[in-house]
Amino acid sequence: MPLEEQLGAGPDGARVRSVRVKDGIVTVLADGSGLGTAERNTLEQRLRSAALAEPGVRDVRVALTAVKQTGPTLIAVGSGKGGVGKSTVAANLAVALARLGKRVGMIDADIYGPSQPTLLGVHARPEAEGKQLIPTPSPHGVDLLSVGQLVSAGHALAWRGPMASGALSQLVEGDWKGRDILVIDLPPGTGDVQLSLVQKSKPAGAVIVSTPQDLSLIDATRAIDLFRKTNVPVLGLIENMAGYDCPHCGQPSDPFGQGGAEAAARVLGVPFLGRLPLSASLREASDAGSPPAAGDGPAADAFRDLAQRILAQLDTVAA
Ligand SMILES: Nc1ncnc2c1ncn2[C@@H]1O[C@H](COP(=O)(O)OP(=O)(O)OP(=O)(O)O)[C@@H](O)[C@H]1O
Repeated sequence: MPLEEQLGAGPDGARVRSVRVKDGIVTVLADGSGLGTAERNTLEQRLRSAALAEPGVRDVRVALTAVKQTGPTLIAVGSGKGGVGKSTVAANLAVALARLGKRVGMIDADIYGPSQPTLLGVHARPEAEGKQLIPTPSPHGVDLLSVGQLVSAGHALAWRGPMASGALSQLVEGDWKGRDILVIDLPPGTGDVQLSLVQKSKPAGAVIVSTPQDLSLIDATRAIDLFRKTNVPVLGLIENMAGYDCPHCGQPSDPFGQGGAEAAARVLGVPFLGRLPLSASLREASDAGSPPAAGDGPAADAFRDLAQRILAQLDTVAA
């Protein structure tokens, strides 16, 4: 296997930008953005050892860029399991980021249940220029490319390996120029599809959505591991469906427990970004294609606060 592919498939693959070999001297250019000095040294040493292990290699030069990639900043939204509200949170965060003045795109890579066309109220198929897809504008200021736009409505996407990867690459490689931020709604879980998508799209950071109960948090831990393995900084954990105010008696209750995600975030060493209550109005508005983040009220405020915290975390990891 050529050295470039070998390093690309290794644990630091997501950071490798180019590999040149000349007269036994290997020059590796890797993305060092978001890493502290110790992490940069470790990355450099790992790349050096991996290249030196190859027969015929006499010397290795590793250059780490700290410069931000040109083009939009990618934020992956993931969850360890399905149904925790990842897509709903991703759609509302994208809208909240747009309201903060960012030019935002949404890549709906959830091949198991692409719901962004519904959540963002986009029903048109994307245009294309040659082979490049043109994102479709939504009424809420967020442009969209979704796997759901590539297949007819209601079709179960039983895609595997290369087919899924091919479709997902098309979304990531769409015409996103001029956008500041792309939110990627990942498929739930931590399998190969998620891994290769993260490696390919190289997000600047990841947000994990979890519900408060233990089982969901165990899965969220796996999602955090996936991002750590691929050198993607975890921007934080959002606890969704946290508490519930009874519409009849007004009493608050916590059907899934309370404070679990915040405690788990502390133990796992990732920022806790905030919690969103279980809310019938949030579900109804989101599912009807009117993300509450686009309106006024407590839900819009909550998503604006989350979006601001995410931007602050992005600044921290990029520093
Ligand atoms: N805070 C909330 N309160 C009430 N309902 C919610 C909340 N968050 C999400 N939901 C609802 O839960 C359902 C599942 O949400 P969503 O599709 O966003 O989950 P998901 O984690 O993306 O699932 P999957 O990845 O399996 O598609 C939706 O009907 C959504 O409206």
